Amino acid sequence: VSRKVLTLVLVTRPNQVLLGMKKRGFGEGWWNGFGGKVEKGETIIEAAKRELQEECCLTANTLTEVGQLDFEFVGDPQILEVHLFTTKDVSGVPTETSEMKPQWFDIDKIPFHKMWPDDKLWFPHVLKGSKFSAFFLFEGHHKILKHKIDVVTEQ
Ligand SMILES: CN1CCN(c2cc(NC3CC3)nc(N)n2)CC1
Repeated sequence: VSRKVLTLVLVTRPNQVLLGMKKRGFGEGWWNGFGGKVEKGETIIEAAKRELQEECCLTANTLTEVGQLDFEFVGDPQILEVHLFTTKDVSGVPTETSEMKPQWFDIDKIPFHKMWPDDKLWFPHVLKGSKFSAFFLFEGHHKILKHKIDVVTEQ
């Protein structure tokens, strides 16, 4: 069983969160935060900042690690280890790229029906400012067979 380390950044402003419509690749056609792979020689934080810049042209001036999401897929030995960050402190204007089309969403209008199925399970913890670690066992890309969310500290 191997692990692939990935990043996911949620940019927030009062009562809203910035999501991107993934235009190609893994998760294409769904809204998500911004992120990607951690390259050799970069830290997870550096990778998160780089991906935010590459995917929507925003510079994160600070990032807060709020959780870790581990994903296992039936029949696949590779676990996705997603490090989740939030930031309220960015520079620049969200801009569409080849990867993502960014859009602000009101917190009470997050399009969960067009997001990865796990998001509706852990998003509330992010919005409450909790820190958590979560595990999801997927069958394909739509069915969650099992999941566990441990809240680490109530911030
Ligand atoms: C670079 N990435 C890829 C993985 N990713 C995921 C994954 C995910 N569920 C997993 C079943 C796939 N759910 C969200 N919201 N994001 C973050 C960005």
